[in-house]
Amino acid sequence: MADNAYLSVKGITKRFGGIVAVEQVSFEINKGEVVSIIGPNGAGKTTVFNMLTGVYQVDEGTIVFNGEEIQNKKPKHIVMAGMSRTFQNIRLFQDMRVIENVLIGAHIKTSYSFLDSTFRTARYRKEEDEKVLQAIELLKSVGLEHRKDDYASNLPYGDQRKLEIARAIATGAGLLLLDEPAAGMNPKESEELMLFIRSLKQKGYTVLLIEHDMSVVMNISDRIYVIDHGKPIAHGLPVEIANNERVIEAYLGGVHKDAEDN
Ligand SMILES: Nc1ncnc2c1ncn2[C@@H]1O[C@H](COP(=O)(O)OP(=O)(O)OP(=O)(O)O)[C@@H](O)[C@H]1O
Repeated sequence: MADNAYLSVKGITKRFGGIVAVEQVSFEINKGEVVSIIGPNGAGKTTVFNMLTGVYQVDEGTIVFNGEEIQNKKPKHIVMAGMSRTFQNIRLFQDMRVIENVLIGAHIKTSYSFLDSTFRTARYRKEEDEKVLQAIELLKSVGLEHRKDDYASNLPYGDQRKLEIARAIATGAGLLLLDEPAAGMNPKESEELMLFIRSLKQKGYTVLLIEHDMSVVMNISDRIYVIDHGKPIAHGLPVEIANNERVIEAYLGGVHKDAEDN
């Protein structure tokens, strides 16, 4: 693939003591693509996300995002560079209002100073007013404007996932990393989520997805990377991955083992 990929990951490796959680994983994403990373439980998917977002240091390898090497940079630096994420277990501020959750994402990029905010200067008030208007627009685009003053905890599960994505978008990110967004969703919510991710792509966002729900993965991914026991085992179009023997074996192997364990 082209050298000018939006995100280019080469040979990243992460060890935890004796465990090699991720070993020599490489992948690329072009602007506007929806790319998925799949693999059985414990394959190393979340560890890859944690390395991309600066939560974990990489032991080996490079991560180039938008032309900049970002491996081992601080999470805030990476968000400012345009990459933002959601979490496997929803991490909203549950006792804050919907709009406040979005504003938290937006506040990573403020140009006013500490003194501006302390004395609530005109500059501070202008920027805050603009952020509120942008947050309302964003909530409108994800279909949550009517719930902007509700507490996050009162939203149905699927809407909480959307709110998490809205908060990620509010940071100004162009690349959204979604960690199991369909987890815990009913079929109707998963269907809505697929439409929503497609709409993000249409708006020009690039999406990297970790997901166990294969109908979601197969329906919305442009390309799929598969890892197993921390190592890359396959890469291709959804139809190629669905028919790849190594992939089927990796998943069925897990099922057989689970069956034996029970
Ligand atoms: N902080 C950590 N300390 C020690 N081991 C870890 C840590 N984080 C992950 N691991 C180990 O690394 C391996 C990969 O875990 P990871 O959570 O990345 O897998 P995953 O593919 O995201 O799994 P799942 O689909 O179940 O969420 C596992 O063996 C896990 O126990």
